[in-house]
Amino acid sequence: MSGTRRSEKARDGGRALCRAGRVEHTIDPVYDGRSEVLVLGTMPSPKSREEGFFYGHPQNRFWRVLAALFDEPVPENNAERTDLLLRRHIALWDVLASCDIEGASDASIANAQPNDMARILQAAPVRRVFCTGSTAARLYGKLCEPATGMAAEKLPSTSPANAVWSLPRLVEAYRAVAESVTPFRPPALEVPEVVALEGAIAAAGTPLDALMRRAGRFLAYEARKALEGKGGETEKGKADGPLPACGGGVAKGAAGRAVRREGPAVVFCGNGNNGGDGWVAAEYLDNWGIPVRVITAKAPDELTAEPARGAALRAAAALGPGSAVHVAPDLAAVESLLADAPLALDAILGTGFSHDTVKPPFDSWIRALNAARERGTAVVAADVPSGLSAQTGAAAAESVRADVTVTMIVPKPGLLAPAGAPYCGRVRVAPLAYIEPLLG
Ligand SMILES: NC(=O)C1=CN([C@@H]2O[C@H](COP(=O)(O)OP(=O)(O)OC[C@H]3O[C@@H](n4cnc5c(N)ncnc54)[C@H](O)[C@@H]3O)[C@@H](O)[C@H]2O)[C@@H](O)CC1
Ligand SMILES: [K+]
Repeated sequence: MSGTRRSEKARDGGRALCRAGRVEHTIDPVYDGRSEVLVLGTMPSPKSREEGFFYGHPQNRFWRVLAALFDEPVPENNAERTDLLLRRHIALWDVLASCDIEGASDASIANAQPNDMARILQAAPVRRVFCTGSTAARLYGKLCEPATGMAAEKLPSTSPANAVWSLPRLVEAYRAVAESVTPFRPPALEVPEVVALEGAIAAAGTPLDALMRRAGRFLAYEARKALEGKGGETEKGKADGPLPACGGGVAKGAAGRAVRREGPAVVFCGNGNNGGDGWVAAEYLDNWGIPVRVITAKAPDELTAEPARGAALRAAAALGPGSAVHVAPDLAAVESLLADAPLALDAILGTGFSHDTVKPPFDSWIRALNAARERGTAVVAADVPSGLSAQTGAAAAESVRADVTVTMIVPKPGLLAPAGAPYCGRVRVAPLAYIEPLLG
């Protein structure tokens, strides 16, 4: 019995493997007119067929590898996986249309019929073809290459059965995929254009609450990097997963400054949807083993902005015993929470900030946050540092000074303006949705 078959049996908890049966490929390929590489597996495993999508086994590392390659959080559902592929100009399919196979055992494949690659190659400017494992490469060479005239490059399998390949090694091996696609550089858009774009994204199938979930997850992802002292570089070989809670000691923070590592992270949430990003980020950080203290002016059930209210209610219910929510704390309490914080998230005000002064209590929160940063707390801002006009870059008297600004979907002009840029630190655009087809 092959290693693949043994491990499949182990994953199935010792249940007997099904006998070889005819399997038809039923999952549509992912591609469009911007796809520049084609990545091919052999045939979806029983788990993938059950999930209705490629690499559906939770232990398969394909999605973790892809996310690490592009330095972004791991997608959590099939819509996000499709979105990642299209955003990154990657087409995904399998070599076979049908075959006889036992379970997920490549070694048992017989009577293989190939998929018609012309379907993708005639529609997309594919430059390179990659196969995710030796069986796919062998079958592609035999059954597809004569028709396509394109040789495929063999990549190691991301299957858990291929345990000899660690995640960092897999990421390095797959780097050729990332290097073969043209990065999309989103244009800076005016704030009203961003609002219109969010509407277009919703109309294209990603509702605002799903978009906020992605925004908060990306914010947490960059915040965790800042905590780990990786803020200034592209993360290699790192995938989402629990981290130990903040321990003692000192590390380099996002701006290369010394950051104290003891104490929970503090997440400041305003009353609008920028605050919603903060609530989602708090939930993710807590889930990843980083305890948080959420500071909010209003309890979740007092919020009225949607989807922020739903996000806050969900996050407050999900936080573990190591984390806590502080509703309308006085300034002394805010300062005390910040005293030992290695990390603070600014989700007070975003594109909805209006007027040129920040109203209480947010003005005093911003003063406390900036003072903490001077003492070594790494500050990560959601969308735009609070107090800064995302549109013009004009800064209110109380404006957050961030080490990293995670701006959602596209850059906004205020972050790039000479007046605004010094407040932002490193700007990371969170590519929350596939927007190329939506831009005029
Ligand atoms: N609409 C969506 O689904 C998404 C929105 N996103 C986030 O939502 C943000 C925009 O949300 P909103 O339009 O709700 O606006 P904000 O949350 O940026 O600001 C509105 C809130 O700030 C208060 N406010 C405005 N001016 C103030 C001032 N001068 N002093 C004190 N408080 C003031 C308002 O009373 C309101 O509570 C973006 O910046 C982004 O972070 C992202 O999650 C992506 C998805
Ligand atoms: K903010």
